[in-house]
Amino acid sequence: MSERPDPSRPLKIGTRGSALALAQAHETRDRLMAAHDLPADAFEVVVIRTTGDRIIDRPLKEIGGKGLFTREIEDALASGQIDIAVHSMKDMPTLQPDGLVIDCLLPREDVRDAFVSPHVGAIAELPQGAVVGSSSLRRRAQLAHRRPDLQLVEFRGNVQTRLQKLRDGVAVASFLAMAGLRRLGMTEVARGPIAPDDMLPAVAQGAIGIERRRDDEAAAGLLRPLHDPDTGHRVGAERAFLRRLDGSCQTPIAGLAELRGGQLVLRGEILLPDGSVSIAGGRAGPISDAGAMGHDLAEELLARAGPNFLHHL
Ligand SMILES: NCc1[nH]cc(CCC(=O)O)c1CC(=O)O
Repeated sequence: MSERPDPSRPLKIGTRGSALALAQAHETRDRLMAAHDLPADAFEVVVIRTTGDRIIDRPLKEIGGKGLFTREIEDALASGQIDIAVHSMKDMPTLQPDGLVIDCLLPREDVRDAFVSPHVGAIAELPQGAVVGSSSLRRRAQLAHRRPDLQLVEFRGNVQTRLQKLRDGVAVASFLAMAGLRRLGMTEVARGPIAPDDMLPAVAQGAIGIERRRDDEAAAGLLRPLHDPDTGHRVGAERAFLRRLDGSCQTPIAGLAELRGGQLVLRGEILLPDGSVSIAGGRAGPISDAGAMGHDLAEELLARAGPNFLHHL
């Protein structure tokens, strides 16, 4: 039993309303209950609708702007409507607004993308010219780079919507994060995970971060036992890489850090949206250099890319 901000009212956990977001909020609540021996009614899950949830008929890159799935949640946190916010770190801008911090990362799920198709077993088996659905600029660029013959179509919506589109024949295959499928208990819809060598995941894919007000010491104390340092170092390196590239969900950037024998091994990739160019590289070093490694790798890729490349981003 502990240092709850105000034991007379439930701690408010802010989240988006999608099935995946709710699963992540409930996982966070369950971990808080276990870590502090608190009952379920010590917490209240508060659903917040974001711009990204409201606009479902347009490609994300057309709506533009950063934090499409997070801004309204951060506003609610800053104003005290909620006490903590649970996020997919993949969707988070690399810098938080003044007064907010994310210093609690849950143990990371599977980082890989999943190949999803009712008819075809893997990317290599897609017939010449096949239609593939994805709204992720990164996945589209990576696929086009590897298979310029494929036809890419926009594919927005939740998992159920996407699966229905596949059944309707709108496309023969699509991609989803393994992490999301695992958290939803839906891994059976995947033909299998794609090795990061074949499709480097998005920065912070599979990681859940919990945001709080910087000056809220009670929330900090509650969250401290939930933080997974290994995930923190890995996501720290990846987000430093992304920050230097000033990327967001809308630019084709991939990055993955792994721990191997106590070393941090970081890989990164930037692409042109049409997949015509991919520039990839890596760094290895001590965990304490996580941020510098991300920044340096970004510098290297930017230098190799040259100014023309960047004008496409
Ligand atoms: N951009 C939406 C989004 N944000 C996080 C996940 C999956 C879960 C994760 O990566 O933690 C997804 C869906 C997907 O890419 O399939």
